[in-house]
Amino acid sequence: MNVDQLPNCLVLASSSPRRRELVGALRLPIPIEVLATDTDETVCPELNPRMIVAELSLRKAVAAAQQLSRESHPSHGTLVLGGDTIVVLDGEVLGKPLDAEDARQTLRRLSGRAHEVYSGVSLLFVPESDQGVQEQLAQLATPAFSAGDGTEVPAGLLDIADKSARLLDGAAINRVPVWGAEELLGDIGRWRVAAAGSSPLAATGYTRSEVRFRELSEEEISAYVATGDPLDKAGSYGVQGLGSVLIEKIEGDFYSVMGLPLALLYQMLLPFGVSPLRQGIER
Ligand SMILES: Cc1cn([C@H]2C[C@H](O)[C@@H](COP(=O)(O)OP(=O)(O)OP(=O)(O)O)O2)c(=O)[nH]c1=O
Repeated sequence: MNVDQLPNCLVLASSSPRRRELVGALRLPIPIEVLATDTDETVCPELNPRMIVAELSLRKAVAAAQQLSRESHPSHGTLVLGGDTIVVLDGEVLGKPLDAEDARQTLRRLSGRAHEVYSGVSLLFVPESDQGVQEQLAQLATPAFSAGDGTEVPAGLLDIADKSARLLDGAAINRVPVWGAEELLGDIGRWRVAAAGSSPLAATGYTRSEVRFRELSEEEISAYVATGDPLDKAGSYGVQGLGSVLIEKIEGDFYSVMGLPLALLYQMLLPFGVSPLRQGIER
């Protein structure tokens, strides 16, 4: 895919200090700014975990892109990044704990078992001359993803899922940016890119990891919750720092569990012309 314009800046649409730290670790050749939005994180209960994190990461990025343009921030030529992380146990989505007792209960459930962590990531490009991009962003449906467990969904069915994600008449569908085929990166994750003309407008993807906890004692659970560490984290623990002592094994991307799938993000940045492994950016 050709890139007509290259981003001058990356705006991280997140209040998470972990995401700020992780995106900084990539040492991108463009400056990073942070813009947290107050995005509604309620989702339709029928959504599966991969669609939840795709939807919420895209929602956060779209909200930040819209806020930038409302505030007449010099947003043009900006790449906006959104992320979302959930923990899933026996098919149940475990978000952040409500309070210390909720965190203790969650940790008791995670003790001695494996659970899944899904992290979604979305990128949006706001070019120099807006050219209806805000309107296109508002119409961007969350792309569908196949399961990633060997039961692949044929590409045609993904298209139908994309289109049925929003109720539009035929004419409107033609103006909506269309998501391309799934890019499959094995355990790194999978993602799709939507184009506006010849340039990429958006990319959304997710990574699934598996984390196994060792058996935790009641005393350890209480002491860990008393540190306050679990209270702002999905699944009531942080894989980084003190939380590492709870964990027996991780299969997948450590950074994805921490909140941002860096190996996937690296691949998703390339179509936008941004690479931390190249000197500068190609202009
Ligand atoms: C499982 C796990 C989650 N987390 C964190 C990552 C996320 O910050 C948080 C999940 O909540 P999110 O809703 O993904 O993110 P957030 O509310 O912290 O930030 P924002 O929406 O503004 O981007 O849990 C860890 O830090 N370590 C872990 O091991």
